[in-house]
Amino acid sequence: MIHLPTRVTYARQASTFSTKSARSPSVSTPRNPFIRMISIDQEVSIKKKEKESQEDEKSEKERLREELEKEGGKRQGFRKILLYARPEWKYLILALIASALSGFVFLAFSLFFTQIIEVFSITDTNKLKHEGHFWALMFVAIGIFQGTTMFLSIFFFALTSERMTKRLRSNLFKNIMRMDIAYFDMPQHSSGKISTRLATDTPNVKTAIDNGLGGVVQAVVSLILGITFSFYYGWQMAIVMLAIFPLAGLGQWLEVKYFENRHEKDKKENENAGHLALEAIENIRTVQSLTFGLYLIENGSLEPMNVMKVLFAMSFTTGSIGWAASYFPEYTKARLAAGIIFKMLREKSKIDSLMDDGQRPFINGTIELKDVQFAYYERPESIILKGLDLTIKQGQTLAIVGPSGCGKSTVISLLERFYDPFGGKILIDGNNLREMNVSHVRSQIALVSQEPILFDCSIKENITYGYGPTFFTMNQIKQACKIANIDKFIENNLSEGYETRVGEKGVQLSGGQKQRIAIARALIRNPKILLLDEATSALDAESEKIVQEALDRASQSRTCIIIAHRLSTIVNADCIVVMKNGVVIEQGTHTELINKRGAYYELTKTQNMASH
Ligand SMILES: Nc1ncnc2c1ncn2[C@@H]1O[C@H](COP(=O)(O)OP(=O)(O)OP(=O)(O)O)[C@@H](O)[C@H]1O
Repeated sequence: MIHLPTRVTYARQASTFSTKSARSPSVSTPRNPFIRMISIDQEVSIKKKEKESQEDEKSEKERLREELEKEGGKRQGFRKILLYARPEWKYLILALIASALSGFVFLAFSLFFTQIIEVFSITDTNKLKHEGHFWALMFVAIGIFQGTTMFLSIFFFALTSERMTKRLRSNLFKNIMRMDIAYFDMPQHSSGKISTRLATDTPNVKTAIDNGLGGVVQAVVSLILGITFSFYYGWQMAIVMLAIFPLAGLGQWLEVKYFENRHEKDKKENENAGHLALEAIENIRTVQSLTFGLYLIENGSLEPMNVMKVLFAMSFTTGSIGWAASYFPEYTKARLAAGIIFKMLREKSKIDSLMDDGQRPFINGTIELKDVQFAYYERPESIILKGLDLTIKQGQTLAIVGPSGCGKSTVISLLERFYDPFGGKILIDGNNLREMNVSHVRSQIALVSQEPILFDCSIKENITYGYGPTFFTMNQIKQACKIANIDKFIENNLSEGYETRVGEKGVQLSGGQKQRIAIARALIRNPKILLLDEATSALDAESEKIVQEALDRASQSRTCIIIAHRLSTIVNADCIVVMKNGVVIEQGTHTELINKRGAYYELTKTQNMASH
């Protein structure tokens, strides 16, 4: 039996991201006149698997199509992907050369095969032996040649595509990291979707320039050589073989349909008859070519050996088209994935924390909001802040209260510059926040929110997060923990002290402990402005008391904005602001507002604390 190892065989073994649609080589049914190497049962199961993988591929393409539309991108062509792979061109060229060289193998194989047949007609035993050895060695040589070219082509394609994927993934990640929060509010940029972009879609792009492309180059070279060779040795037969080439395609299509519609039960009964009929259609090209070849030999137009040469050359070289075809479904996916990813790479952040632009004045901490109007990009019709005016003097504590959904946390988001208002302005020490350097402002503001975000690393690393392990001294870390009321717990209860890992999202700590570590993280930065958004509302009464003490200490000597539902925690604030429907409806100290008998007084009544 003759089985010429194919590109797909090697590629399957070498590639981690192998193409699902590629014909499985070990069980492939080569379209050549010699053999059917597998049983009908195997064939049925292959067809089923192929169908399943085609369906997977279809739904994957549908997903990519939908997401491309949502992202507002256009599918990208081969040229664009190639241009992106410019730094890898030298490897790509080497890969293409190796693939083109491997395209010579099919023609050489068919030639050697004809020669072997000729050798068997030699009657002189010594000559037969000598020639036989020679051609056997030639087969070894062709095997070595094919192995080498295949290895080089797969190696360089892997190098090209993996390097490009790495670059693409890292550039995409960097760009995503620069984006403003509004970008992440969009449903197409949810964390799940972004993970898919990074994990699945970047490798999808590389399929345009990976080993599958080598298969196409190999097939094209092989086909050109086969056709040229065939026309040279027997143009009449070459024309006939090319003309009936579509019949082979028809045979394959019929075969797929036949197996698709067959039921398990009647499979065995029909096996032989159906199989025979399909074989006849499939091999009709060979049957007809041979008939025509005989006719050409009979009328003296062609030597018998030339008939064989053309027959084998055309059979082997045209067979490579099937293997190359598996590239195209992958290429379609690559174009769609590149459309999404290139669009995401072009996206510019409206508020870029990595930009060097903007003023960097010394910040004292006086904050003014003047007629601030704001709506979230995802819900432009619902205006959250409708001309908000607020003033907080340097070092003062301001508390914001009001019904749920009135826009309290939105004020904090605007101060952090997660979003920009569409009307009015925010001033820090008289400087417009929009004109200031984003990272400079953020370095002077610390936020402690209801659900502290801790990372799966040590307590020390969580506290110094973003600054590197040596930026703060151990004394500074301990001091921050002392103010945050967590130093004793760390030193007395944890055997590894500040090096203790906190687990994913800090699961190994209680809510109050996590919150106090978050406070220590905020304090070590010595911010001029401290924002507390419901920092104690998730805690039980005992923890709340401890955390509240920590927060009271933390808010000293800096501007502090507190959002709290439990009004007992803000009675000592320098100023209390009551918000409703996006505007300030009342403001003053606790005593002033109680005496006013207005909205604040009503709120305190509901919490049984009007007498404070
Ligand atoms: N990212 C967002 N995209 C769209 N709408 C949002 C977004 N965040 C908040 N909102 C909406 O904006 C309004 C104000 O939200 P905000 O969180 O500022 O209210 P809040 O006063 O802090 O409420 P609570 O006291 O319940 O925390 C709400 O109606 C909310 O649904």
